[in-house]
Amino acid sequence: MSLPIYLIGARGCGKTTIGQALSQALGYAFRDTDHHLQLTTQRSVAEIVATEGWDSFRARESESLRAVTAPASVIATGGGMVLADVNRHFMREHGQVIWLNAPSDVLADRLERQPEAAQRPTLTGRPIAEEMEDILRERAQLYRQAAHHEVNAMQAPEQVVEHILQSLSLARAS
Ligand SMILES: Nc1ncnc2c1ncn2[C@@H]1O[C@H](COP(=O)(O)OP(=O)(O)O)[C@@H](O)[C@H]1O
Ligand SMILES: O=C(O)C1=C[C@@H](OP(=O)(O)O)[C@@H](O)[C@H](O)C1
Ligand SMILES: [Mg+2]
Repeated sequence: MSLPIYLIGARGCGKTTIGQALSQALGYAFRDTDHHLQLTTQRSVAEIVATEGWDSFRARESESLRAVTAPASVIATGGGMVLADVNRHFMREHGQVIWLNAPSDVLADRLERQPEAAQRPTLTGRPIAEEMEDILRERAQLYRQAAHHEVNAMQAPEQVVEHILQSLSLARAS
């Protein structure tokens, strides 16, 4: 059985973009926990957060993680999926977890170019460069704990995919 592959990391690291390319390279299904949430609620992340608050969004995204988990799938998670211990344990137990890591200035630069406000309401109320610095400081340890493999997300998408494939085959061989 081919275990699911979970992509984790902060906003803008490329989980959704790389996840689609990786799923094609492997012939796996592609799932995204935020897309699943959007489809099942018919609301954007920003709408859910505005009407129900972040705690409710976090509960919904945990459900979404369980709902999309299936063999032979690449699963792009939301950047905050690792905040809950149960989600970190769930991903590690059910599949291979890849952390797409990039420094906060690279992430902020990508998010400034392509903000996608409906997908990414502010987390701290601070300007984006400061927000990403704060978020990485707070979460880096959680991404590290959850991940089986860390991949440099600053490279071009094709190279990121290639490095994920390499880490996975190394993992299989060992
Ligand atoms: N490796 C990369 N190099 C350059 N730009 C990237 C890369 N990965 C993603 N991006 C861009 O960064 C933005 C956020 O990507 P996305 O896949 O939505 O990230 P995430 O799902 O992790 O928040 C998009 O505009 C995307 O085109
Ligand atoms: O970092 C976060 O807490 C979040 C990241 C977003 O997903 P992406 O990482 O795909 O942007 C989305 O789940 C939500 O806005 C919360
Ligand atoms: Mg995404």
